[in-house]
Amino acid sequence: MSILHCAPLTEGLLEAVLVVDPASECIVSVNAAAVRLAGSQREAMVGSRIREWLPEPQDATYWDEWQAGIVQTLESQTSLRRADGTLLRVQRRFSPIHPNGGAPQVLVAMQDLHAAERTRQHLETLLAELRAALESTSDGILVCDLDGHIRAFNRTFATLWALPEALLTQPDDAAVWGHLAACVPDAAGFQARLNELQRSPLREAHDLIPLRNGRLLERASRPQLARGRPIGRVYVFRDITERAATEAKLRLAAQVFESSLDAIIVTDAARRIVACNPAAQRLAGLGPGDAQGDPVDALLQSARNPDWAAQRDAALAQQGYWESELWLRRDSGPGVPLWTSWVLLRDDGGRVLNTVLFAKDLSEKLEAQRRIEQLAYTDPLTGLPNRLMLDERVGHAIRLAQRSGDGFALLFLDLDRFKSINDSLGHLFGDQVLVEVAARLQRCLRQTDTLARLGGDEFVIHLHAADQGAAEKAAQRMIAAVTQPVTIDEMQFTLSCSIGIAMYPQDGTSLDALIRCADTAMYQVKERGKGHYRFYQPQMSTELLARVQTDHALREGLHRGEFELHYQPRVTVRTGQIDGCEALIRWHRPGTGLVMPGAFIPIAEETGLIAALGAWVLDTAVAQAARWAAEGRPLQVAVNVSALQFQQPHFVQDVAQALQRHGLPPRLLELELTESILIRDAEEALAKLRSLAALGVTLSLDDFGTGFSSLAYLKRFPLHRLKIDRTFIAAMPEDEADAAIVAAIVQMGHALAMEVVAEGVERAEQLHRLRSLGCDHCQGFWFARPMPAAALRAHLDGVPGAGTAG
Ligand SMILES: Nc1nc2c(ncn2[C@@H]2O[C@@H]3COP(=O)(O)O[C@H]4[C@@H](O)[C@H](n5cnc6c(=O)[nH]c(N)nc65)O[C@@H]4COP(=O)(O)O[C@H]3[C@H]2O)c(=O)[nH]1
Repeated sequence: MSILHCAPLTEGLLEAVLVVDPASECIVSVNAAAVRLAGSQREAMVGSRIREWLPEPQDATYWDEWQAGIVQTLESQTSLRRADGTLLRVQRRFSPIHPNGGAPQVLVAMQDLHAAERTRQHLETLLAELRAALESTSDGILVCDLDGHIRAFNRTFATLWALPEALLTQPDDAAVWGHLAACVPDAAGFQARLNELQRSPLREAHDLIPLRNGRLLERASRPQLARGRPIGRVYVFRDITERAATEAKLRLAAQVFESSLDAIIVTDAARRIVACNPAAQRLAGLGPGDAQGDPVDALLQSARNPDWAAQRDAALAQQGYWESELWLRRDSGPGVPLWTSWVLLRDDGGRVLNTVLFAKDLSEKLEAQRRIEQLAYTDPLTGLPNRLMLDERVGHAIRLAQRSGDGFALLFLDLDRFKSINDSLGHLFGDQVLVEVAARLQRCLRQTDTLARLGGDEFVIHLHAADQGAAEKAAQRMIAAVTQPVTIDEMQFTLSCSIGIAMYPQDGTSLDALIRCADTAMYQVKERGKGHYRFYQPQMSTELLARVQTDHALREGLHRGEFELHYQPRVTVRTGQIDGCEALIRWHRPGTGLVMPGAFIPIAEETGLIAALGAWVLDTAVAQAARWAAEGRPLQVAVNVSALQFQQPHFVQDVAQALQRHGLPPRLLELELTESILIRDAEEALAKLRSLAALGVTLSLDDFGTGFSSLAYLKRFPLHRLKIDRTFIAAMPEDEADAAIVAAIVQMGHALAMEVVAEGVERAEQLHRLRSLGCDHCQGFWFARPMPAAALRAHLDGVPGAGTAG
């Protein structure tokens, strides 16, 4: 083949090709690739010596040895000297060719080693970069081929799945897959899912894989494509344990925010509202997004602490937290009391992002507290302060007084005869009376004073900064107010009250001491006729103490049977015969001896014990009268009935039952009543007296002449006897005036068809005069002193010496 024939063949080759005449060592032809490789011109190359282009010794040696006929072919690396003089590393191959019939020639083929090297290096770099990228990602990556054989995985994958070290160095697909399956609680499900993905090479999938160690992995799985065709699958694993927890927390926080019963308001750093939860919207009467951007402080206020916003800001800046009671403003009404907690939120750099306000509606709590306090501090009937509140107010007054040196007054007020109102008209009526009295007393006082009800009909009044003069005036005002006629349930009546006054600090420096003193003074008023006031005087206490002790001993005595009845005979003036007797109570008080009724009946009346004591007297006297009657010595027994006893609703019944119990004919019982019984609530008294008279009991009016002695009621009531008080008899017959009164009483009694009894007859002259005045019966020491039942029996039987008892 000639050179001309050869050239078209080599021209299209990508490889650089030269043809050299070995004899001349000149280039006979070059292809375009060779011209490009040498950076020369075809003309410059053809005809030039090959040694100029391939200057290395091994090339020179080849040509030398060719001449010597030693070598034919050579392939190795060498340098090509390019036209610009630079050397280029090439892979060069010498091969002899034999053109048709001509001398042999040498075909020199060259490949640019530099370009190949560059490509290789480029690929290596690319691979290294890919590896670095693979390793630097925080995701775990696993690459598999379509059959599931593992092609590659990165270190993060190994870490996420805690692959044993051995599996990192010794590839073992089965062991890796086995390890992965062992890491999940549902190995079968895990494997099934992998198989499913493998069957669908183009499918993309996302899964969450919980691991046995508690971590949660997210798996993204994508097909690996080459020229648009799937060649495998890439699995990307990401540990989302923390993110899932954070998301769960955020979801929870959002739920809490939405459903919290407490109002939550989020503000920006400048305290402008960013978000309000539904509870906050309800509380503030806002629609969703209504107050967005408004300053949160405009919604709130505090009457007690106008600096609250500044204090909050200071506390938030220092501690990040602040709590206080505030009021939510309302367009109308008083607003809503709130308990607010504020929290400051900062970013990682410490910059303030938000504040969060948590607010609890305190309305119900405050209302409940107010009601509890009200219940604890007030008397439920009258709404007045009770003892507890009085304690606080007076305690406060004492503390003030200690500083200022001022005094004040404490008054103890007790309604007179309230117990009988309660007993006779019932508690409901009594309650109405107390409410009315409380209102009247309150009107007598200033705002700074305290009127408290201690219970029952006892009121205590603290008169703020009052001296004796002011206390006296207040007491007078209150007595005047209480004694105004009262109308309740269409019933009109009058009340009175007794007031004791104690002054701070002279009478006491504590509430207890002051109450004790005022109470003592009040008792003194009661003793001396009621309806008045009195200042405490130190000696009062001993008297009161004695009274309190007596009251206690009386109650004990009644239980222990320390009482006895003595009987004083009553004589018919005309015949001189004993026709009856009066039962008079005696008390054998341990350590004291025999106590006369004058020393304890008033106390028993004051304390109400008289009702029980009177019941005992009635029963004992009826029993005694029944015994005498049974013994064939019938003798009428007169029993003193006190007002309170008479007012007992069941009094008539008690009398009837006593008669029945002991089988005493009613005519042998006489009840001695006092005028006060008849005056008070005359209508009811009349009804009771009629019932008693209907029983057949004798009714007499005791101590006649000392009270009202009104003809009007004498006429109305079914009384059988009048007992002239012994004070009229005492001065007879010398005092003509008393004698005239006695004469008038006798005549009046007879005119009203009543018998008249004279009490306290001590002398024969008195008896004579009474006889001449026509008095029916007499009673007194002249005949006999009161004596025990047995002594009276002996006296009746004419035993000498009988009838001298006390
Ligand atoms: N100076 C003088 N006194 C005479 C004479 N004759 C009788 N007395 C006393 O006069 C009192 C008569 O009883 P009273 O007027 O009902 O006055 C009674 C009565 O109001 C009350 N009392 C006595 N026992 C009872 C009782 O069981 N129930 C009630 N509610 N009161 C009673 O105590 C008052 C005093 O009773 P006593 O001390 O027993 O005093 C008795 C009697 O001892 C006399 O000639 N001269």
